[in-house]
Amino acid sequence: MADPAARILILDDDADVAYAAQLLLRRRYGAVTSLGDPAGLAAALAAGAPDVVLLDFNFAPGRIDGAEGLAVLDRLRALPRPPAVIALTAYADVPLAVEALKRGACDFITKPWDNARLVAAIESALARRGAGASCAVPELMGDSAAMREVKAMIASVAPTEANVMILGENGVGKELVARAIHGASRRAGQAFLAVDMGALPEATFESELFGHRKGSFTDAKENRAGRFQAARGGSLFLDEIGNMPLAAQAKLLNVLERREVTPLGADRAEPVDVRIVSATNLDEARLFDPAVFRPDLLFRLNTIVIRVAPLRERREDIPALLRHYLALYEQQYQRPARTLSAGALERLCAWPWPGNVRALRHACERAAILGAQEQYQFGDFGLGPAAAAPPAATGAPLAPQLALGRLEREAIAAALQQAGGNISQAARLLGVSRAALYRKLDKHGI
Ligand SMILES: Nc1ncnc2c1ncn2[C@@H]1O[C@H](COP(=O)(O)OP(=O)(O)OP(=O)(O)O)[C@@H](O)[C@H]1O
Repeated sequence: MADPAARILILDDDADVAYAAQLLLRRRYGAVTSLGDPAGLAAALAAGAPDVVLLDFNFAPGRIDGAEGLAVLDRLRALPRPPAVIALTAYADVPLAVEALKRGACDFITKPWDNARLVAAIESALARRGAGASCAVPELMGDSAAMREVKAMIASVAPTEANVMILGENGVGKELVARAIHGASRRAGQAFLAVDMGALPEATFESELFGHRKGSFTDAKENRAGRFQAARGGSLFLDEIGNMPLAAQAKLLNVLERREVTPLGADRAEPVDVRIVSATNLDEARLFDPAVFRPDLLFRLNTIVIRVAPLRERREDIPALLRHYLALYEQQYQRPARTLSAGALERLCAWPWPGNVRALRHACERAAILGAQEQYQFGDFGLGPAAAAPPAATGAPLAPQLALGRLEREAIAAALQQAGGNISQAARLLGVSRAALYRKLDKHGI
């Protein structure tokens, strides 16, 4: 799905590769630039921070160790607002892809790539970035009884190999919990790979997860590793698991039961060595409905269940989260440090936060940029109008842009309701990407 606001940077010394990627991506994204040599990186970054970088790992002739690309990755990760990095590697370089994932790359693509797969990887990276998820391990904040319990569970389950299922509404911090489990586990030095199960096309599900051999289907021009191979030794985070079609659930179950994967077209299975952490925003009544989710797969995945409470049920966490994210964005946008007025703090603590911590984070970003007084006021957070009664209720005619805005908000609310709160599914119903939907949720304060 096109995203005219997205900025993509391709860093590859092979001019043909860079040209092919540009041709493909220019139609979809606002700014697509390429660089043939990391020497030009500082100037490219100064011209505009990219959202996603497609990064090759070897530049100087004859180099195959990937050290140049890893150094660029470290530089990008150290930026105040690091881009999502997708590693471009050759098939034989799976160990390099794994190293890149360990160091904070979001995903990897093997060259020559499949166009749909490349676009899907960029979409997923943009969505995660739009959602405020980071590839670095961020701190899980909150000292409420509910969060203390979550942290205690993380501490006790992390060192085990038990599969963990994390339940909670959108934006409560499920991915953060998954990363914290990985970070406190024996696998911490290995890759953490997040896969949006709701966004995997059914037709390529097996190839994406389990890999394929050259020639196993028409488009299989090269051998390719799947996510299970790339996360070997580390953790695989299966996000939006409640959104998987039943047929895909059966395939996943088979792998988890046998603890081995067979790439498409391969004659031998490979052992699976990954810790599975999964997450869903489905409520438990739906999750336990066999028409939605296979009970035998659920049983495999939910050895341990961690429930992350919505923010409105742990309001004690709100002041610390506000302080944290306001300070973060003041620094990022070089805005003066300000405190919250007592009235603003009170209203923000009483706010229902339907989008949970993600919405709070976005509201803080907006306030840090737009707040013009010595203290932050409630209005700086952009929450009021979205919650007000629809203007049409007054009977007054609407300005066209307001009417359009209201229609958009209503369409989004209806799609979310139809999708049971599932962002990927709602995005599909609306015909927009997850990244675009996240921006619209933010815009409307949903
Ligand atoms: N306890 C927390 N402390 C600090 N930041 C948090 C916390 N919980 C969530 N966040 C922030 O809120 C945003 C959303 O978090 P995350 O992606 O982990 O939520 P999620 O439950 O996985 O969302 P979704 O269901 O939509 O995928 C991220 O920017 C994350 O850093």
